[in-house]
Amino acid sequence: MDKFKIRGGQTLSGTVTISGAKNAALPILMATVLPSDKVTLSNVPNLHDVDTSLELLDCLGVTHSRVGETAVCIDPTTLNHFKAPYELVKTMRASILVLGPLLAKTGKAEVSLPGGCAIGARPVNLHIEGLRKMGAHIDVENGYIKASVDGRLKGAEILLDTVSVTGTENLMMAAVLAEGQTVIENAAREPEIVDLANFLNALGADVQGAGNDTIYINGVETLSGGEYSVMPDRIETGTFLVAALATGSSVRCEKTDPSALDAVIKKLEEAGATIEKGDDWISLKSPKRPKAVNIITAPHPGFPTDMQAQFCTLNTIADGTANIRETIFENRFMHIPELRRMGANVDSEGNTAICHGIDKLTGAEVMCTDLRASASLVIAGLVATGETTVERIYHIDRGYESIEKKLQALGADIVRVSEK
Ligand SMILES: CC(=O)N[C@H]1[C@@H](OP(=O)(O)OP(=O)(O)OC[C@H]2O[C@@H](n3ccc(=O)[nH]c3=O)[C@H](O)[C@@H]2O)O[C@H](CO)[C@@H](O)[C@@H]1O
Ligand SMILES: C=C(OP(=O)(O)O)C(=O)O
Repeated sequence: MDKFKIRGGQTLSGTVTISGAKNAALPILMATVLPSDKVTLSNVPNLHDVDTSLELLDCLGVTHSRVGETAVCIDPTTLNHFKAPYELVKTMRASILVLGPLLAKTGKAEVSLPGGCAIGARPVNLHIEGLRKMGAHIDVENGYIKASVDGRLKGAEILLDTVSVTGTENLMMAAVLAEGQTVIENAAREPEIVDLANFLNALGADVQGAGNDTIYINGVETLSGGEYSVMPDRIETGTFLVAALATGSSVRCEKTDPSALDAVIKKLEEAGATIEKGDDWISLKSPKRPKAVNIITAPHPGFPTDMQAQFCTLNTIADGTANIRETIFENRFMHIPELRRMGANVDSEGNTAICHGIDKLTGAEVMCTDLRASASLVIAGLVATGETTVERIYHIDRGYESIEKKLQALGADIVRVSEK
């Protein structure tokens, strides 16, 4: 298992190029099941979750070839299987995103139930209920969601009880090939949903209103092939900006989209950062010491839960005391016990953490439990005195492309140690 060794205390400087967004690339990859011809995707991040998605498509008979560093050409014309096995789904929850497209395209899908994960139970009842409203017969047996439909799925009015990102995406993908109009109310409004809608529309789908809480999808009979470039990763961008602020540095992120980061930028400014931005870049200059900031996570356009752990680390070394309230997932404070091992003064009860800023964290051996907890521990290692070893970094490889190389280029002292 690989680990990172970080010698903290370096300031960062320079420019980092942001990769394509994991949370846009994964649904878009699953959506490539839908068209009747080849699709070429560019700005696809080099991530373990992307490899898993391509492996899953392979299992379904959907072949691909890599084109250069970041593009992939996918051929769905050879689709001949309909089962997403447990072995793949257990390593990547987003595999559930194949359910809607596969059912819409072939009339049949068997997808392993993803089960819970470190950050919460994460049920998929809304995905199943929505597909049932569209005429799917669904049984959950032997750990699998077994879905079928006679003929085509039928357009339906679906009101989601809870705002769900992958729930909205799954239903949107199923609806593009359904008969008639589907209306998804209380839809998630994340930028990645807009990116998926733009991709589907580029292939000839008719999706209107993505980015608002009601999405209208007028079903079409077939989708064509095409080309599409995945949006930049707003969470990777935010993570580098927090790393810069926590280490008292100045950093510029390029090939990104600041307009997807309003809530995060607001909190960075509240913490004392000076932000400048253009269409596809954003830069941050640090104050002498950041101020601790209160955070309440919420669905977009609120503050993203995927940035909560990184701000928690920032607060541990900031001036003052601040509260963090996690409202999306019931168990997303797994980084806190690890941060405490580095000297952080954080109390937590239920979904609230109270961070009392201290002058310095101290290096320690810490362990990753999930993707964004891992990012928060890497940031903690960068600001701590002495050496920090971050173990189980396979979590971070799911969602950050070459994070250690990007940090090294900014001047961080971080190395990957590979152990068998
Ligand atoms: C691949 C991907 O895009 N992952 C993102 C996606 O996860 P994901 O789509 O899994 O998260 P959801 O938006 O679905 O979850 C939001 C809340 O709804 C609940 N819920 C969800 C579905 C359902 O059928 N029933 C139900 O109760 C969940 O348990 C959670 O409490 O959005 C999350 C919230 O922004 C992000 O943290 C993840 O990075
Ligand atoms: C929770 C996340 O991802 P996933 O939904 O793929 O587990 C994340 O990106 O922070």
